[in-house]
Amino acid sequence: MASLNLIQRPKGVTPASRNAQVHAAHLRPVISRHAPFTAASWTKSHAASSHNRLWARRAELSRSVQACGAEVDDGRTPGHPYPWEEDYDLLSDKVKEVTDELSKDLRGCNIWLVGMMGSGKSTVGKMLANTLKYAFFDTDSVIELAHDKKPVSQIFAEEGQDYFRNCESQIIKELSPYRNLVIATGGGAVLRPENWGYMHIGIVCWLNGDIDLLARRVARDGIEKRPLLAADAPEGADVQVVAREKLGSLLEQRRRYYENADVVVTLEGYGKDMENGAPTPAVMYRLLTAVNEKVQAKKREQAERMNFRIEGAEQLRNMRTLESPAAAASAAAAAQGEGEGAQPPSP
Ligand SMILES: Nc1ncnc2c1ncn2[C@@H]1O[C@H](COP(=O)(O)OP(=O)(O)OP(=O)(O)O)[C@@H](O)[C@H]1O
Ligand SMILES: O=C(O)C1=C[C@@H](O)[C@@H](O)[C@H](O)C1
Repeated sequence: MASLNLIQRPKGVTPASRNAQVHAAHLRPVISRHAPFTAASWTKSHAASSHNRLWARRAELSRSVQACGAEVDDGRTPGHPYPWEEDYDLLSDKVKEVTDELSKDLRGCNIWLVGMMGSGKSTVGKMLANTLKYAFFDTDSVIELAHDKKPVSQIFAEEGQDYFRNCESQIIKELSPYRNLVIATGGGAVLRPENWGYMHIGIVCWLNGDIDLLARRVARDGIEKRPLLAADAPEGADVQVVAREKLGSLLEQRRRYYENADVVVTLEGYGKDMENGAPTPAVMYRLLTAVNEKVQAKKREQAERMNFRIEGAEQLRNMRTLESPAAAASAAAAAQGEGEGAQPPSP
């Protein structure tokens, strides 16, 4: 598979030869200029949202209830392991905090999102890229753009799965030398070992969701866009049931590959989010935190490696002293003194 020439190459990155089937002429830059979310816009939009107004009203009410000495029900889910996710102001503060720390140490390292269909790689990826001020790529969309916007399902039908996987691998290879990218991969990108070689140059994050949750999401979107789910679906069958079954068997084959990821993020939702999974900002926060932990651990490990003592350093220093011109002169003078009838050293 030849080069897709996705984006303008920086100096030093050599283009591969072209492919007759995938002409560079069909391609165009796909760095996301369209920014549906940024950390700032998200914070602002949510500060003004009815959700936040509701929280402000609740806080006000609970203060007045407390003032009367009554018990307060703050409306939060008991036992929620991430209680701040239910408060958008608090969550956006936490996102900012972790992003500030991570951005200092991430140094442009790429973030690769892997996971099953419907796990939200594209949705979370866009928000993450804007928060980190990274560019966003979705390998499925790049392949579609490379084929005059032909949908993935049509490429599968006309060219076959192998051809699609070759395009996917080519894109992964071509993107890996760049920096400051969030890349949402196709659900099957984990299957090829050579893809891991490129993805592991960056940090690979698995968005790990329950099969029922994924099936609900892809059924809502319609499975016809996803050829591996739509293939051989019995007519009139319940789409969600079909999706659940197929996703289940794909996950069984793929789990061991997804487990190679550097970071695993659960999509589990609590309380009101039980049905749809954790909201996108919450998933992004979980992901930022997990990546930050990884990056900080690496930094500590590197600092420890630098903090070593050379055994015998003292002797090395003495040797250097003896070899210095002054030490050599005084050693020579002493030797000469010895030769001129100096006293023999005491035993
Ligand atoms: N946190 C979320 N809460 C609710 N719905 C979500 C969330 N994240 C994604 N979705 C919805 O789930 C569906 C699948 O999301 P998305 O396309 O981002 O997944 P994907 O992993 O990129 O899938 P694929 O690999 O099939 O392209 C979309 O309809 C999207 O709106
Ligand atoms: O899980 C998969 O194998 C796929 C997922 C989609 O993102 C597309 O890449 C394609 O439909 C194949």
